[in-house]
Amino acid sequence: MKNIVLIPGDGIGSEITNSVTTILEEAGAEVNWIEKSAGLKAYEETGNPLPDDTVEAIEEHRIALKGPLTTPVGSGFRSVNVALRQKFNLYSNIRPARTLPSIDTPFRNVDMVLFRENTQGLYIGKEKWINEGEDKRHSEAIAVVTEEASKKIIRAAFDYAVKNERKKVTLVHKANILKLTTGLFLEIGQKIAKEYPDIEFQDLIVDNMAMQMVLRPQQFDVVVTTNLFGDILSDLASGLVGGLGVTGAANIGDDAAMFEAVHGSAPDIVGKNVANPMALLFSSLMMLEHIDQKQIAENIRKAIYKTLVEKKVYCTPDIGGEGTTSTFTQAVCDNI
Ligand SMILES: NC(=O)C1=CN([C@@H]2O[C@H](COP(=O)(O)OP(=O)(O)OC[C@H]3O[C@@H](n4cnc5c(N)ncnc54)[C@H](O)[C@@H]3O)[C@@H](O)[C@H]2O)C=CC1
Ligand SMILES: O=C(O)CCC(=O)C(=O)O
Ligand SMILES: [Mg+2]
Repeated sequence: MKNIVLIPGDGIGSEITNSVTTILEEAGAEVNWIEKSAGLKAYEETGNPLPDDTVEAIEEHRIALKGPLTTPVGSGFRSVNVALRQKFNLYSNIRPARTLPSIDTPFRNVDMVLFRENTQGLYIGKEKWINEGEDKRHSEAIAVVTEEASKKIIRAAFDYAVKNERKKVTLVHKANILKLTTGLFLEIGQKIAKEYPDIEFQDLIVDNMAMQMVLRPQQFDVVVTTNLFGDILSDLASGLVGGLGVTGAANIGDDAAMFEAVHGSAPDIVGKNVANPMALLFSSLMMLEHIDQKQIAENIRKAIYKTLVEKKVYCTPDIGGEGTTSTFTQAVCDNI
């Protein structure tokens, strides 16, 4: 049995984590859940959005499966997602987007894996007021890019490409404008690419990348980019293959890992039994692969694909079904 810290999280979090733990149990996954709290609900209950015993549990067990955590817009506490990624130096946020059977989208044969630098960039939210006077307010934000963190994520992307027989790595930047920060990221990418002569290397400026992704997404294989660009492009990539209800993700560091979906707490659909658990389920399959329970992951993947064939009956409305979170969960269990 592998101990895994389970953080159900906010919004649709408990609905989708219940679904995922039910399916993993049905499939015979050898996991022992250690449930902990974090996010808005934890803040409302304890005054702390990241309680000490949650951090201690991850420190001890090193692997977590996490539902989405709400971060208030504007004032309020800072993102617990970002805090956890930084705290455990989970520098690779790996977000695959693959065309799925039976899900109708304008795009076929999409199969890209986006590597998002997960600890730096503009995303760290380092902001300050320069002037707070009425009608004169002036705020500034700092983007951090270091050689060390850039090397780690770019190498992770190339190593993944080699290990998974991928052919190309595309590095996305804005080095024409942000010459020092994303310029450094690009320069390191160009250097590291020379160590991998069998992998084709390409760099693209982020605005062009966004356009290319909706024009011809099939051209992308492995993609590596800085934190904020990766955040935006991974939602875009999800949209190409059926939406946020179907894309999983892994946050991986050298000695800890946290698995979550690309999506957030989906406040517009909470409590309606229509949240699609497939995204977190795919994240949990990445987790099972990470802890060497590959056969169980494969069995669940086959059961998901089988369920998708009867999508209309069993799946949730976001992908064109007339089912619910519960009917999907039951159908996947029946198909295992
Ligand atoms: N890793 C995390 O924990 C993340 C947390 N967030 C947080 O989530 C909160 C809400 O953010 P939003 O911008 O509304 O993004 P969101 O990802 O929660 O929702 C965007 C849209 O996608 C739909 N959607 C998302 N997941 C779905 C699912 N599993 N099944 C069906 N439909 C789904 C929602 O109903 C909504 O219409 C914010 O506080 C944000 O900070 C956002 C993204 C990631
Ligand atoms: O931390 C948050 O609330 C947002 C996170 C997010 O959008 C993401 O990880 O993709
Ligand atoms: Mg995001």
